[in-house]
Amino acid sequence: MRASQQDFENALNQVKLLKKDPGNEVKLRLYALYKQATDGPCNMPKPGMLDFVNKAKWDAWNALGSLPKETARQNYVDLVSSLSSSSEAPSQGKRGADEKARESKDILVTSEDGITKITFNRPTKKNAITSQMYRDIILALKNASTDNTVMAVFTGTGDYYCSGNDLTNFTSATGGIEEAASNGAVLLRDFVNSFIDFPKPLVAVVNGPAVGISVTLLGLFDGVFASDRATFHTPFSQLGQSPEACSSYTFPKMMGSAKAAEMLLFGKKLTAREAWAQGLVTEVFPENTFETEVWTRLKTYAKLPPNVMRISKELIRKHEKQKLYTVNAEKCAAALERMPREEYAKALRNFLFRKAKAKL
Ligand SMILES: CCCC/C=C\CC(=O)SCCNC(=O)CCNC(=O)[C@H](O)C(C)(C)COP(=O)(O)OP(=O)(O)OC[C@H]1O[C@@H](n2cnc3c(N)ncnc32)[C@H](O)[C@@H]1OP(=O)(O)O
Repeated sequence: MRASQQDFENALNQVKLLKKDPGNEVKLRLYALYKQATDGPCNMPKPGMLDFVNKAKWDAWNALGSLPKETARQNYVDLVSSLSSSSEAPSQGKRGADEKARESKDILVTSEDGITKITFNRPTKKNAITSQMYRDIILALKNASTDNTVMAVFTGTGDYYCSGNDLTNFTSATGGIEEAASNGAVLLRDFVNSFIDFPKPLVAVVNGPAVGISVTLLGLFDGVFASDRATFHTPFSQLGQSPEACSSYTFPKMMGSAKAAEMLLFGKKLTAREAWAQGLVTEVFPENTFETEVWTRLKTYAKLPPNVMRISKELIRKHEKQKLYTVNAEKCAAALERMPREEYAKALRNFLFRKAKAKL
């Protein structure tokens, strides 16, 4: 639901009542959203280099580009609401003031050292993503896009990074396969859009094998750090599916169409080093030093000026954003069309019954 003018005015009053100073970064974000919501895109002349305060405010406002007034109003209300709830939250044991943890069962979200860490936390199922996990991730990214953290990082618990879509997601749908396909397509579209829209640096810490959508999404990340134990597998043809998360666009752009086809059409599984050679992975680390090296690196990155990183990300990505929305919408329509088909149903049956067959 969109925030009304009344919600916006309530939020303006709430800001004055915050018990804790939210810090300069958040204040700049609030200022920028307020200006965008009331005056629209930045229309002021740029202040001089030495007018530090007004220049920072101008930069923050200008960085919102052509964000619609209603969206800015909504983001302002969401930001104030997250600040109010965090300043009212009871203290959490030993955790520092800047750290908050919002824990659900299968997706863990924590904030520490300026980093929102989002963990696939379903190790007994190799971190396969359920419908609820898709929704939890959408929410986590929405919160992280306006809170006071600098970047968001995805990783997995246990030996896998993620085994992709939970193949049982739509098997128990009560309304039949057509309805399940339609709901799934909408969820998939919103899920992928939340990655396209995420305004801060987005990093994957790939601790082990990655399958399906957890691989295709990587084309929308700004950094991918992989253990040398990680593998990257997109067995879509085997599953009677077509590639999602804009990978039909990002992968050929990244690695050329021949190598993209090898992954997306023929389902070739890449080692971490092969994925690095194709430009899908930023850097590969030995398994025994992976966690220490990567997190040390990320904590250093999280100390870089957040506004500049946000602006630079916008500059890098903005030319293709519209294209990504279009590709995503097309793919979701294709998923809707494919899901009820026999090839997909057969692949599902094979997976669901393979354990039973193995026991025979
Ligand atoms: C909103 C719609 C989005 C649609 C978009 C996404 C497309 C995709 O992501 S396609 C990719 C889907 N994923 C897969 O095809 C992987 C399927 N899993 C496997 O092939 C194997 O399980 C895997 C190679 C990951 C691991 O093999 P093993 O080491 O032999 O382990 P197990 O097979 O015994 O797995 C342990 C446990 O986890 C369950 N599991 C694993 N992956 C999934 C999954 N993707 N969906 C559902 N369940 C999964 C597996 O069934 C085992 O469960 P139990 O039998 O209860 O022990």
